[in-house]
Amino acid sequence: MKIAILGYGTVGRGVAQIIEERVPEVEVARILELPDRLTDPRMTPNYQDIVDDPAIELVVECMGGIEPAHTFILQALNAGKHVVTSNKAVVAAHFAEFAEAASKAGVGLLIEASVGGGIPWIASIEKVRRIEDVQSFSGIMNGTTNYIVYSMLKDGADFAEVLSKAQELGFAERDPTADIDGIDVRNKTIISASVAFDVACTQDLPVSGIRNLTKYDLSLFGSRDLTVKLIGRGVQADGRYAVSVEPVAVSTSTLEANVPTNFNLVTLDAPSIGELKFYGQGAGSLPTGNAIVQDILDCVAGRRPTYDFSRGLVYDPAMLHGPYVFRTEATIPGAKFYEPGAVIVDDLTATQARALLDDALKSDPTTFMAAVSANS
Ligand SMILES: NC(=O)C1=CN([C@@H]2O[C@H](COP(=O)(O)OP(=O)(O)OC[C@H]3O[C@@H](n4cnc5c(N)ncnc54)[C@H](O)[C@@H]3O)[C@@H](O)[C@H]2O)C=CC1
Ligand SMILES: N[C@@H](CC=O)C(=O)O
Repeated sequence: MKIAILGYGTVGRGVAQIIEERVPEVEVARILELPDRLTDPRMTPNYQDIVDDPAIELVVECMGGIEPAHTFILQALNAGKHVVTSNKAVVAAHFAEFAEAASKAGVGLLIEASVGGGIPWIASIEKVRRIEDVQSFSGIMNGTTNYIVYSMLKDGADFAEVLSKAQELGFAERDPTADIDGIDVRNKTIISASVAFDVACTQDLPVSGIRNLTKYDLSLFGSRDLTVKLIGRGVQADGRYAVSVEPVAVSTSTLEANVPTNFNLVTLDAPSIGELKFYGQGAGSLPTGNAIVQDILDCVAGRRPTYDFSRGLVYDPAMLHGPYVFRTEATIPGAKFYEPGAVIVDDLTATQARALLDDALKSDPTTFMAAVSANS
């Protein structure tokens, strides 16, 4: 099969390398790049060279961002080309539109690499869904922030220093605020919930990140045998669902607490299979390239995942609640002493906690907030 790659950055190069070294049945015929980055005879800055070429059956989108990725994906689907993408921002924003276009054109839309890097997470959710509902999912879905927390704990490194290392290693987004403010996990949570629960997941979920995490915060939680991980989660029951993204203080004895470097750990729960955990590299050139090449091979073998978002689950933020710790100089209503400089509120929904954080940030812009895991 002849394919084209849109965007020859960290992920695009990983895809090309794996195909060249290991997958002779696929040929990277064209590569779309910006006009000042044309370094290979297959490269073009003009998308029409790709979308109008009938020999190209599949387009891999790994440029990132919303536009022109959104337009290019739709044009490819409407032209009868399969699309494989790692771009969670565009999938989270336009999933239903892409799924409808793919289904109308009778082509594949494959999004494995958009969540969990190299981990076969989306395919596993789809497999579970053949038999039963997914009741909940949660996990570490961002390699950059996991790498930051891991390095701060292990090497005593500073936040800014490790973030730039994560950028060098190709884990971070072009704009790494998407990683540290939880936007990347938000997009992955929306995609996971859409596939797991068959809903057009709300775009209006509570999202907090680890921008204000300090070594003091880690030592504060460490004194209680807890560590902090950025967690995306979703739950559904009785016709309702809820989703959130936030730092969570988890017991140091959990698997989540011990996930190193850029690795991710995502968990789902379903009635007959129970808890399933998936662990692997959640970011980086070759792990993400691997997930894309797996999607390409599935597509060559005829796999055309279908997505149905018509299930009328009601979004109910009250389904996700628990204790929250705030390290702040601001006054938090209803809070009790937790540790020096930090207070705890016994029961808040994720939405209420995010609203309290917003208020606290007005008087103390350094405020850090974390949910305390029920298993702690
Ligand atoms: N880096 C990683 O570990 C992972 C990245 N992703 C996602 O994959 C996508 C790509 O990520 P990276 O490879 O890290 O980004 P990158 O910034 O390294 O590469 C993007 C490439 O696309 C090119 N590009 C951007 N806009 C273009 C346009 N309009 N026309 C032609 N070329 C254009 C850029 O010049 C660049 O070479 C993003 O959506 C990202 O969120 C997903 C999983 C892991
Ligand atoms: N920036 C992302 C890349 C993969 O999705 C991450 O760090 O996980």
